[in-house]
Amino acid sequence: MTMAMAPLHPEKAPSPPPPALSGIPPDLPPAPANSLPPLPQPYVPPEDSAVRVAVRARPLIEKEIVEKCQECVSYSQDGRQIVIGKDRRFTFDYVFPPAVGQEDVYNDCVKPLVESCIAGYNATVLAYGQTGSGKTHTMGCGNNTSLLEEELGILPRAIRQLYESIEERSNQAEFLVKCAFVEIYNEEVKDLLHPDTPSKLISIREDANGDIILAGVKEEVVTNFDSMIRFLEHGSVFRTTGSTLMNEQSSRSHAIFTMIVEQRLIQDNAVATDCITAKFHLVDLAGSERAKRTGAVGLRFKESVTINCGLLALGNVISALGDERKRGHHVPYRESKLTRLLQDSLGGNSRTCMIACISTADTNFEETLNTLKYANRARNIQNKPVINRDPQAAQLNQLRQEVRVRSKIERPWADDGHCEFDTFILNYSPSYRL
Ligand SMILES: Nc1ncnc2c1ncn2[C@@H]1O[C@H](COP(=O)(O)OP(=O)(O)OP(=O)(O)O)[C@@H](O)[C@H]1O
Repeated sequence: MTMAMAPLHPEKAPSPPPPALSGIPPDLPPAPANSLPPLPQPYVPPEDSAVRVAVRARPLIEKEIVEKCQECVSYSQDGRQIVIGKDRRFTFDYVFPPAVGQEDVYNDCVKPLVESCIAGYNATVLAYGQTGSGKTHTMGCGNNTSLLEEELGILPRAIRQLYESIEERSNQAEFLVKCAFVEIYNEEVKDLLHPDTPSKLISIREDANGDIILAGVKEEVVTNFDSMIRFLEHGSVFRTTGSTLMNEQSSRSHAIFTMIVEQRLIQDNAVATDCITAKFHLVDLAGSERAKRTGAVGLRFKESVTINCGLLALGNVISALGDERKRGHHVPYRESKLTRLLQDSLGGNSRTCMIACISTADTNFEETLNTLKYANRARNIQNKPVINRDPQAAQLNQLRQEVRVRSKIERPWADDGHCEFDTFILNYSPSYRL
């Protein structure tokens, strides 16, 4: 595939000075250089935690033009409002009319998320919408090889930006990038990069930090843009698709491509021991659909039922999180595999953007109205993104420092026999919380 790489910035930002350790008397040995590395740059303020919601309208497709469909939506000048029918008005963070291209959608919705992923925050982009509304086109998780630069969707652009940022920061941190690609099909998780892995060996769990992990899915270490694109293309081949009346190549599963970015900061030519890890989920949901319109029968009908169940469960989670009257109530993440997997992305530790894809054809009026209502509820969700610094590694580092400090003290025992070691820990434990 030929994709022109944007020029890298030659000048590299100087590393910020390490924060001062407070409370350490001057006669004690200095802290090891790598014990408290600076915050990664660019630093993104944590208060920016609301789920962002964008609406993207696709142009009428050939079939709709042949059927003489009319457009049933209009847009406000400020790029934030969309009106369906005569007067149903919705406001979103971004509204992209059909003429807006892939690059502009990417720059507004995803570019800041890749930057914050490099800074250590989890991120999620989620494409939602009726079948045939442009989710796969927007996400770019189909076949990218034959596409022109301007046709490239979010995934190849995000991978490119990720590696450009890593290149720019190569003197500030050591990076390890991995990827995983799964689909949820008929309520089973499949490893698209290792399709021989039986689904029953894959389970969704919470780790000790409360983060959602996919046990049994093998992550691949990826060293450059081309390799990651190859993994994306390879996994896409195994994704379940099928033809329906609404879309010749309809995605019958929810697909989640995840980039995992681990970094150890470099300070005074040494690599820090504590690790910052961020996960970026790029999600292409299966389309909401009415079996009557898609002509789904047999296997397609069964798929249709589980797709709609997953999306309904997602809607219930969005509703529980977004509706002020329901705040503090139980959030039904366990209703489906999809919602369980997206637990961090909605209401949890992630910066998240949902892109609601719509058709503007009047024949899709009902579906488009439903998509706008669904997306509108997601606007009220507040997430809790934090920089993911490995607390165990940091704690170990801190303890090592304390042991070093203690070994320098000749008489740690007070006259009354009381051990002052606890006092040292209190005095010499700078907070690692960010
Ligand atoms: N913004 C757009 N500009 C031009 N063509 C588009 C756009 N969005 C979608 N299309 C075209 O519309 C068709 C359906 O798009 P796509 O397959 O991405 O829909 P989908 O929402 O992923 O559907 P499904 O849920 O059935 O998988 C494709 O032929 C695609 O190329």
